Parts: sequence; structure tokens; C-alpha cells
Amino acid sequence: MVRSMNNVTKPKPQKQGSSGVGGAKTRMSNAERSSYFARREAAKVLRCVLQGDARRRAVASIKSLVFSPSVRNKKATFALVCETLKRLSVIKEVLEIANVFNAKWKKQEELIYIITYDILFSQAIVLSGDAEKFLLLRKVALESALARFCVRKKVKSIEELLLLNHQAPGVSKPRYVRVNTLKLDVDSALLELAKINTVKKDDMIQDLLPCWCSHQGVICTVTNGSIFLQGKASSMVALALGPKPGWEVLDACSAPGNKTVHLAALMRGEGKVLACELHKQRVELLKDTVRRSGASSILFFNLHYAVYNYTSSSRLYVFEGNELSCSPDLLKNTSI
Ligand SMILES: C[S@@+](CC[C@H](N)C(=O)[O-])C[C@H]1O[C@@H](n2cnc3c(N)ncnc32)[C@H](O)[C@@H]1O
Repeated sequence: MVRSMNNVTKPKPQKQGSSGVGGAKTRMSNAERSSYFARREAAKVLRCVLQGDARRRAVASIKSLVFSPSVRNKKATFALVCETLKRLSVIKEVLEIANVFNAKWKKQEELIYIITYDILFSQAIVLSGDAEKFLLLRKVALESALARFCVRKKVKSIEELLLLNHQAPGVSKPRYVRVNTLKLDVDSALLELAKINTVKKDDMIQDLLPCWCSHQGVICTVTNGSIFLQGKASSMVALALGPKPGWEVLDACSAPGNKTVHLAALMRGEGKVLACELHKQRVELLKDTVRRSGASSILFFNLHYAVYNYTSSSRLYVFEGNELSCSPDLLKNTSI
């Protein structure tokens, strides 16, 4: 459900170009003005997201909120919201320890979260605006609160603190890792990932591992195709079909190919998966996924439109397309 952002309390309008850091009457540069507005737009998006969470009601995704026409600097706004959200629990603790909130700024807490992120984690130096000025005057208190929080959590660095925050099961959501059983068995993947991540077996899907991990923690195994980062819902699709080795399966809209290679793995590399994709560039993505997966039983079709007539009994596939690429061996017994 998309909820309008119009009912968000607007921060008091400020005279543009008149409020420099430290109260000096300075004109904002274009970059300052753009980041000033991005922080306020990010605060509105963050408020929408947090209110939705608090009421357990679906709001639009961060992307759709950011892509609303009222948001001018979409890239900076999106980055600010995501980066602040990643560190939100730490930011809240720090503000609490530093005892920063008063009645006035409590009303604009999302803006305070965003600016605190900017001051502590993005090392922004010049920040124009009243709220920015308020927090910059307390920068030392914020930094010492962050240091105290690290000590309290028994970590040596902020990176460790953030990782800890990400790794605690039940506190943060897991990233799902699907093991590509064409290359690696589930138990070996579990052992490998457990070296640097908190990981377990999924209770519904055999080859899926919920993982509380850092991106670096899984990146090598992702790059070599032993595992794929794939959500739980997406991992249920091929499983629901339950393909057997030797089947011929049509994946009509396939790029980037996560389900295509999952099908090939469930069929243990025996049989064929016909993978269709409308867009040429996305066919390249699909091919890359398939190459990494090591599956050799997949045929690619780049179609203008996927008009097909598929009857399993007569094994007839009618495709209307412009290009086809696959290994000649695979094509031998397939009528197209
Ligand atoms: C949501 S993605 C599919 C994700 C994929 N099944 C996976 O699991 O990784 C949808 C894809 O279908 C392609 N597509 C959309 N319409 C199509 C059509 N008529 N024929 C073939 N491909 C199409 C899109 O270009 C897009 O790459």
C-alpha cells in the first residue's frame, strides 16, 4: 500500500542561504543546498518507513517513496535513507547516551537521525541548516557517546559494532543464500559460511540457508557460483514445480536466471531448461548467471516477445524471436 507522504510534518521552512554553520550569514553553495534538501527529503521518507513499521502496516518501498515526483535529489536521498537505516539502532543509542533530544528536536527525530548519520559515519564536514548546527555543536558529545557504546558492547571498532548489529539473529533479518548443489553440497556450504557468519539451515527449503552475514562474508562463494543470494519466496518457485532429472522445463521470463539455475540444480543437470528473455542486455546477465552456476543443460532464447505454444506430449515449442544461442548438442532433439 502506498501511503501519501503529504501528511508528514514539514520542518519549519528556513530562509535559504541565510543559515550557515555557526549562525554566520553565509550563502549556501549549490552542493550545500542540494545536500540540505536531500537530508530533509530523506527524513520525510524515513518517517514514512518508520511509521509504517511501528503500525505494522505496509507502506511503499523506499525506492517508490524516493521516486515520488516531490523528491528532487533522488540518488542522495535514497543513499541517506538506506545508510541511516542500516545504522539506526546504533544512532538511537548514541543519541540517547549523548542526551541530545529536547522537545523541539524530538518532533523532527528522523531529521536528527539522518544528520547524526552524516556527522558520525559519512564524515560530512560542512552542514548548513539549524538542525545541523544544533548537532555539530554536540559533535564531540556524539563521538564520545559512540565510543562509550562500543566499550559497552565490547567491540574494538565501529565496523565491529555495525557487524554485531547485523549478525544477531532475531534482531536483524537474514540474507538468504541458496546453495548451488551443482557445485557444492549444503553441509559443506554451511561449514564454509559458518566460519565468518551466523548461518543455519532453512526449516522449509533444503538448499536454502538464512545467513546473518556481512556482504564480504559471502562474496567469494557468490562470485564462483557455489551459492546465490536469493530470497526465500523466489527459492520456492522451482521447488514448487518439483522438476525431475531429465525433464524439459520452459522458463519464459528468465533473466537474471536465479530460478533457471535453481531448476537445473534440482534436475541435477540432466534434461533441459529453455530460458527465454526479452531484453538483449538481460540475456547477458542470464548467461553470466548460468556460466557461474556451471549448468550445461540450459538453452538461451532472446525473444522479441515470448509467444510460445508448448505441448509436452508432442514436444513442440513455437517461439517467435530474433536470436538464439545455445550449444548445438543441446539443440539436437528440440523442435523449435
Ligand atoms: C522478474 S524478472 C524474472 C526473474 C527470474 N525469473 C529469476 O528468478 O531470476 C522478469 C524478466 O522477464 C523478462 N520479460 C518480460 N516480458 C517478457 C516476455 N514477453 N518474454 C520474455 N521475457 C520477458 C524481463 O525482461 C525480465 O528480465
